[in-house]
Amino acid sequence: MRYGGAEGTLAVSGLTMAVKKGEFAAVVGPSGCGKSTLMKLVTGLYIPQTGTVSVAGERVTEPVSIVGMAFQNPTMLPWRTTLDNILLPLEIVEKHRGRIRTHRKEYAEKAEHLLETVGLKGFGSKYPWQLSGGMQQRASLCRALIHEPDLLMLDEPFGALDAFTREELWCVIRDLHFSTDVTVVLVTHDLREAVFLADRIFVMSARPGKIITEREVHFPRPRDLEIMFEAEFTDVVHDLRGHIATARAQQAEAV
Ligand SMILES: Nc1ncnc2c1ncn2[C@@H]1O[C@H](COP(=O)(O)OP(=O)(O)OP(=O)(O)O)[C@@H](O)[C@H]1O
Repeated sequence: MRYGGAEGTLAVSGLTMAVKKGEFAAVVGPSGCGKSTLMKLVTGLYIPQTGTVSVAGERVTEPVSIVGMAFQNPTMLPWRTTLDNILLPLEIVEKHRGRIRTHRKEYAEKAEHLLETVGLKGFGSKYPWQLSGGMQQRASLCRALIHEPDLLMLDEPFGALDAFTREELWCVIRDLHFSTDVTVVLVTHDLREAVFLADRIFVMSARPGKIITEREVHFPRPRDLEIMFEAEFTDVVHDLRGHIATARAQQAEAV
């Protein structure tokens, strides 16, 4: 995938990866290696000049509607209540667009239920600016899930949060994944986050990004935060850190 025409930035090249249905995958790599580009390719926001992307067995040629997305910046619309922000994708995704007008109450109940799941019961009537950053991020997870996506794409959704809130949200997303059969792809800079949450971790090279290592994480589920203090956990984190350090060093040599 190259941005800006033939002379533009080659963001990812030779990138091959496969995520199984229901799996929790994490993608880690040096800064600027093309992680967000990968997310945009999977969701059909960009179509690669060469190569193919498939989601649920279908080649991606346009934005994919069975995907829910959450980013580092929750970007809630300030003039809509939290509940109305969560319902927003339903007004856009064609499958729901017709129904939302006639069945708004039903969808609002679903949104309220999701808010309860992420610990925001009763906050639907608040405006985004009345919520803390962590609360907004929880609400944005609800927005990503309201249309019951088969695939949830998370691009550093916890990056801007303090350590405690981040760990709380790891548990929220762990439970959401455990209680549904949603497939998750998480891009993160945080190796502990990747190892705590994922079944499979992909390490990307420096730009142009490709997968240099793929590692399965076999810790039993449900995982408790305490697992992060175990030697085996630290070993996996160290191993990943080594791969990323090598990728960064190669990048520095290439400059
Ligand atoms: N819309 C765009 N137009 C031109 N270049 C872009 C565009 N989006 C990304 N790039 C370039 O593509 C490369 C990969 O960017 P991308 O955002 O995918 O990396 P990343 O791994 O997500 O970065 P970070 O770790 O800093 O979040 C970078 O060099 C970036 O400048």
